[in-house]
Amino acid sequence: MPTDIEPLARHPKATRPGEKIGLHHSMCYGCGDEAPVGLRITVVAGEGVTTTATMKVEDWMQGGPGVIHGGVLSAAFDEVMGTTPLLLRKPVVTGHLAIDYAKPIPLGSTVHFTCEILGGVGRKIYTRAYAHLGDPDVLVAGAHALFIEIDLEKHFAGYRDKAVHAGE
Ligand SMILES: CCCCCCCC(=O)SCCNC(=O)CCNC(=O)[C@H](O)C(C)(C)COP(=O)(O)OP(=O)(O)OC[C@H]1O[C@@H](n2cnc3c(N)ncnc32)[C@H](O)[C@@H]1OP(=O)(O)O
Repeated sequence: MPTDIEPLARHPKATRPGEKIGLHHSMCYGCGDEAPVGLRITVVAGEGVTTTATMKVEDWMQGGPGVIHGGVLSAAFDEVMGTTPLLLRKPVVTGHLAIDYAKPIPLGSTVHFTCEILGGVGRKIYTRAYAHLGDPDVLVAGAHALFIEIDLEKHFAGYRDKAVHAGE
């Protein structure tokens, strides 16, 4: 992370603390409520530029016997951290994502995520997140990620004809 990052302020019209931040879109693998397969994560705005989220670890998320697959956990962090810049009213995509896996996460557990925006430079937004299973003093994983602000229309312009819609 560069040393010259600036603090980033919550947008005055951002989702208020305690309220759910809206879906990226209904068929999103991370948050979509109509996606045939997905994490269905709901991210809740916190104070300042922070968020929280929870995810129940379902049987289909299994990697090693009895525990979550590392890629599923990575996707969950990506979703939570990628939603948090919406508090700035900035659409972003992931540029870089790094996960520290501290403890196995059993099937059936509920993962609690907390995320904060550390700051930014230009279009770059740096975030950090942690995960625990109910005791905030016992972390099971952590993550850092860099998100890049995009122009939504331009970024997805060449792909919209491939988009999958609910009911197809
Ligand atoms: C709202 C959408 C839903 C969000 C869902 C949850 C998040 C996701 O999973 S998004 C999906 C995964 N991510 C992607 O598909 C992104 C694919 N990558 C891209 O499209 C492009 O590389 C993109 C847009 C990130 C950057 O490209 P571009 O707009 O040309 O900008 P570019 O000039 O290369 O980079 C901007 C800055 O970021 C830096 N940067 C870009 N990638 C990285 C990286 N991996 N590591 C470090 N720095 C990086 C560049 O060095 C540059 O820095 P500076 O301004 O200091 O020169």
